[in-house]
Amino acid sequence: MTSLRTEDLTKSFGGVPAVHGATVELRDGQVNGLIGPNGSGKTTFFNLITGMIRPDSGRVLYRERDITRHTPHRIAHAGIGRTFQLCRVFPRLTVLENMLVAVRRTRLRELLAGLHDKGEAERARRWLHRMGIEHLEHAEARDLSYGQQKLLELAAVLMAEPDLVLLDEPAGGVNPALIDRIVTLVRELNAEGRTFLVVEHNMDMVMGMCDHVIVFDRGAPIAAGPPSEIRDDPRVLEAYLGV
Ligand SMILES: Nc1ncnc2c1ncn2[C@@H]1O[C@H](COP(=O)(O)OP(=O)(O)OP(=O)(O)O)[C@@H](O)[C@H]1O
Repeated sequence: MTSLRTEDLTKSFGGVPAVHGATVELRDGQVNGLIGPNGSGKTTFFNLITGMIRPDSGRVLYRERDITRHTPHRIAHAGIGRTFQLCRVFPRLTVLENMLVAVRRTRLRELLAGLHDKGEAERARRWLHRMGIEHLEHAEARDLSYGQQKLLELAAVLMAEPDLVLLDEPAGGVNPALIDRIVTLVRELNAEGRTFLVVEHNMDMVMGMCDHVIVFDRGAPIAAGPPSEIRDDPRVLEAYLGV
């Protein structure tokens, strides 16, 4: 079954196309990589899928349902979660508070009054445990290392139990040991049934982790296939090297 399909998606900024006629299909249950040179439209593509910006034309279908122009909240509710290139956590909230705010079932005032739902807190602790940061639950997010903040951001996204998870440069600014942990987590979460779309510049990570790789150049896919094919595709070398 198809998880996500974009049809002829297009978005320009000031007349300059960032995403241009992008038709992409993600199959359910795969780890998909999205690679391409700087400025090729990967983050814009994420923003279009998650409703953070609206396309000029084209459609986004999730599980065969048209979600084009839905609000980010509605799209998250439909089962699509995402992390950001520059990790987004609430710096002055604790790790556990970040997790509880993420589900939006806990209103901020109740949270700060310590009235949060015990069941949700237990679920949050289980995710923190899987990320290996459960010992930090009372620390303020700003006191975590950047890599730990990225794990917290991913854990917070998982609180909403998304079926499709978009990761924007999960390895950026993260040390090699933590990259290995993120790869292992993605593979485990995928084995449990979640589909991934991962924008990443670390080619070893992409080629080792993904089942399917999509290559963007100038706002649209120019190649797609298993890592072994993409690695040797002359169009990909050309896009990166500009030869
Ligand atoms: N809000 C915006 N306003 C104007 N131009 C934008 C905006 N967002 C993106 N762009 C432009 O759109 C193009 C695609 O940018 P985008 O960030 O999507 O690429 P990317 O592939 O994610 O790049 P990188 O790998 O460097 O993160 C770039 O030329 C960029 O300058």
